[in-house]
Amino acid sequence: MTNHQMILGMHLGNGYGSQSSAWRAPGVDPANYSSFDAQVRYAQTAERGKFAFLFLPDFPGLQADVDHEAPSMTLEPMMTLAAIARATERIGLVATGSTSFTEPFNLARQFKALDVMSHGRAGWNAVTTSDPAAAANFGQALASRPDRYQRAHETIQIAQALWGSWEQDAWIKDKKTGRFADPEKIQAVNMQGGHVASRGPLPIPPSEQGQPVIFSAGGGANGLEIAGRYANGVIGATFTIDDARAQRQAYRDAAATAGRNPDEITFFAGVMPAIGKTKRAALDRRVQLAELTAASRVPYLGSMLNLHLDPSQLDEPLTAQQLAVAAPSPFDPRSPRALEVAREGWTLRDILAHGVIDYHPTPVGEASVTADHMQEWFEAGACDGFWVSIDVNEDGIDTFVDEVVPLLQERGIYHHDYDGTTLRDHLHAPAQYGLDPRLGDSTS
Ligand SMILES: Cc1cc2nc3c(=O)[nH]c(=O)nc-3n(C[C@H](O)[C@H](O)[C@H](O)COP(=O)(O)O)c2cc1C
Repeated sequence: MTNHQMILGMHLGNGYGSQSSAWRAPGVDPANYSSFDAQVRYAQTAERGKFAFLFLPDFPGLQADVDHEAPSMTLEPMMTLAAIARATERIGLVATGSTSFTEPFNLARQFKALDVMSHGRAGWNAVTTSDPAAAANFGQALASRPDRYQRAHETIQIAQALWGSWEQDAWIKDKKTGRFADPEKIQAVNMQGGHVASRGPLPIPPSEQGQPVIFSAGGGANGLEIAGRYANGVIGATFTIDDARAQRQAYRDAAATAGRNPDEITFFAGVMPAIGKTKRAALDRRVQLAELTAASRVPYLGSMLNLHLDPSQLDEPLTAQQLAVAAPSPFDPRSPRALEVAREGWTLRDILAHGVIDYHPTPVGEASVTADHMQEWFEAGACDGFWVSIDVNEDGIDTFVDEVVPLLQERGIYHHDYDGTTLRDHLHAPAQYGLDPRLGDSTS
């Protein structure tokens, strides 16, 4: 991608923030899990920061250890985004939807309705859902991976075909002639796959962007193929610039293999900033959040460093002897960073506060540290933008928008305002209506 400005997406989950104890943080209403008003407020702040989209992960079930932790997802992503759509104007709205446990007609209908309601701002993060606990919620055993991915291909293709089942000028709505729509321009899709099928048409006309944008996140070689064929936005899971570059290239290659232009895929690296007036303040914010969970993470930290670590050492650094034998675990890509931080002499509690077990890199310190991280990755060709995951939404989104965004703007690597109105505009994604004619149809 030749675009010289990065694109940002905001992770929106349970109403508290991405740290599991954000629900207990100072100033946070512990009832935010069920507050659509709070979600709307966070969305509006992200829009003030000119974010291209909000991204709502989803898992159909209860995953958290709710004794102390809040579930990490919103109550229901489409409902949340419907509330947000009515209270925002420009920001894109991306929800995760399972191809394994939802019929393509339902997915197509809900996402298209959101797209119309939001005037062309909807996106669908299509996931196969790989947890047996989710399958059990639908009375099923988890299907094999090849079956799940075959169904995913069929589901996405049928949904896209349904989205295109009204020609773009099919809706006449002319009071004078009395013609509401032109039935000649509203066609059945008649698609029959091995797993799913639909006759169509959908009862919904096109939106301002035609139809929703497809997103993809993770999923190995199978996920790469899904992204290469259908996605315009991809969220990676990367911990180093080199790895991010390689992942981004792999997605671009997958798009080329599918006969698409690699620039049609925007690759986002995750970032989970820890921001404070000083590095110590940023660490203290995380230390306070991890008050009840830090001890339980020590054994895992040990496994990342190839050491046996005990929670009794939480407020001490690694000993010289431990440092001498510590080695990064080959099983966790975050391990080299954990070792690097440990070698700086921090206590175990502070090592954890550096976010070394978080699921995306964590720049720690003043806002400029986060801005520097993002600039370095972006300019190294590691990504086209970032999926920003905030520790505590209540004050953290404002901090990012008020302190990091202006730095990126001053440096000329982030826009000052939206230059379009739809999610497709924000991603510089090409127009698409119905199925992509460049892709072969594997369902009919
Ligand atoms: C940044 C990111 C976000 C993800 N969000 C979700 C999600 O919300 N729901 C989900 O079921 N899987 C999510 N995943 C997981 C992948 O979509 C994929 O299902 C997983 O890698 C397992 O792939 P498999 O089906 O090939 O085993 C996410 C992955 C990444 C990297």
